[in-house]
Amino acid sequence: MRSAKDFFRPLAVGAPTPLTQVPARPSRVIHFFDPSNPKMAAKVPGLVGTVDVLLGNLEDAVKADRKEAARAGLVEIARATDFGQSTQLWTRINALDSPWALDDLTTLVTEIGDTLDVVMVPKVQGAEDIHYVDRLLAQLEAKAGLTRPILVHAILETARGMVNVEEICGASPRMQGLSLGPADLAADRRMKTTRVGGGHPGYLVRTDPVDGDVQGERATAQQDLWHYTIARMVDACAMHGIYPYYGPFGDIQDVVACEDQFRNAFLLGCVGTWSLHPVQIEIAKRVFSPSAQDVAHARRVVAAMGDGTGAVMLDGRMEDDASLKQCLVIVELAERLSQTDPALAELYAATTVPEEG
Ligand SMILES: CC(=O)SCCNC(=O)CCNC(=O)[C@H](O)C(C)(C)COP(=O)(O)OP(=O)(O)OC[C@H]1O[C@@H](n2cnc3c(N)ncnc32)[C@H](O)[C@@H]1OP(=O)(O)O
Ligand SMILES: CC(=O)C(=O)O
Ligand SMILES: [Mg+2]
Repeated sequence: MRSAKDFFRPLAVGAPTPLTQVPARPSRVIHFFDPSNPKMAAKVPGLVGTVDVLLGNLEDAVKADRKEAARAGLVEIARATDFGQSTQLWTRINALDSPWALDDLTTLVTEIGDTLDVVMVPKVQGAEDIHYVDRLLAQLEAKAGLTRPILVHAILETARGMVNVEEICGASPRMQGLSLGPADLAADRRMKTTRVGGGHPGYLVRTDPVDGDVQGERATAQQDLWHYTIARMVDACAMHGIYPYYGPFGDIQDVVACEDQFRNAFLLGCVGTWSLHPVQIEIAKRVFSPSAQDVAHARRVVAAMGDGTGAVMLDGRMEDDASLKQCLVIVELAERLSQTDPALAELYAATTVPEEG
């Protein structure tokens, strides 16, 4: 572990100074595309401004014989595209033990490092993986003459990564956030599922038998396979001042269950999720933006709480310092999203609390 005094020093001579706070830029939807797929690549310019993050994926879902093409395609797209103010460019590099990760980082940072906001690192096992990427990025940033540091996002998709989640979050000032990697995590944990994210009908609880009749009608309710993992991720991220994300939902056709999973994650504290297909973009943006009703309520509580201390009654409910803090989370998120999303700005403006008197 680095000493507290050294933590925010660059790890290479000439590298930019690390940030002391992760920028709170909207990232409700991280839209994945394969830069080696001409059809998807052609859609990138049209997606700018409609998603918070465009992510050029180089890892899983890109065929082994297309890895170099994907990397080169991303360089080309980054150079040719104006991402504007409201869309960031991220990448997911190949795993650190793969034959491609070193060239991914070297090429991307030196060729398009000034355009790249965040590097997503898959299959992170512990702080040692982040330390490796941290130092290498610093060396490459210095070589490329970059003036702002590239941030790092880890995917939690191994049991060891989960166990080490707190130290991963705190391993570097570059750490921007974590995403759940339910597919690889399920495999690594030897879970008996065959899906990319989402629930499972077999994972349920059943009401007790009535009068001991175990064969009788008994209601069941499907449970969330990912509750523990996401809650743990959220706590680790909050503790270290970085951002948690849901991750992929692989059943593209099941937009209803997709929305449910996204909403659970939003309510538990996640700031965003991935979209794998254009149909998931609108779902993610809607779910990870607070509703106009919640914003209106939060603003009423803020107004009613005056200096923020004490207790008041509002619509039959007690509000105090702690509920005020929750409301401030909603109000601040609404204000931040309004800065880059004109439709939301208009929606939330209509909920402004009129001044008393
Ligand atoms: C577990 C993990 O690691 S998850 C992360 C890795 N996986 C990914 O990144 C997957 C990304 N998504 C995809 O590869 C694709 O969306 C697939 C394979 C799931 C489905 O692709 P298709 O069968 O082509 O879907 P579909 O026919 O509905 O596509 C409709 C159009 O949207 C395009 N499209 C599909 N996905 C995307 C995307 N992510 N970005 C941009 N355009 C897309 C298609 O090219 C197609 O274009 P066209 O109308 O010009 O023909
Ligand atoms: C997100 C990812 O990579 C996984 O679920 O395995
Ligand atoms: Mg994976």
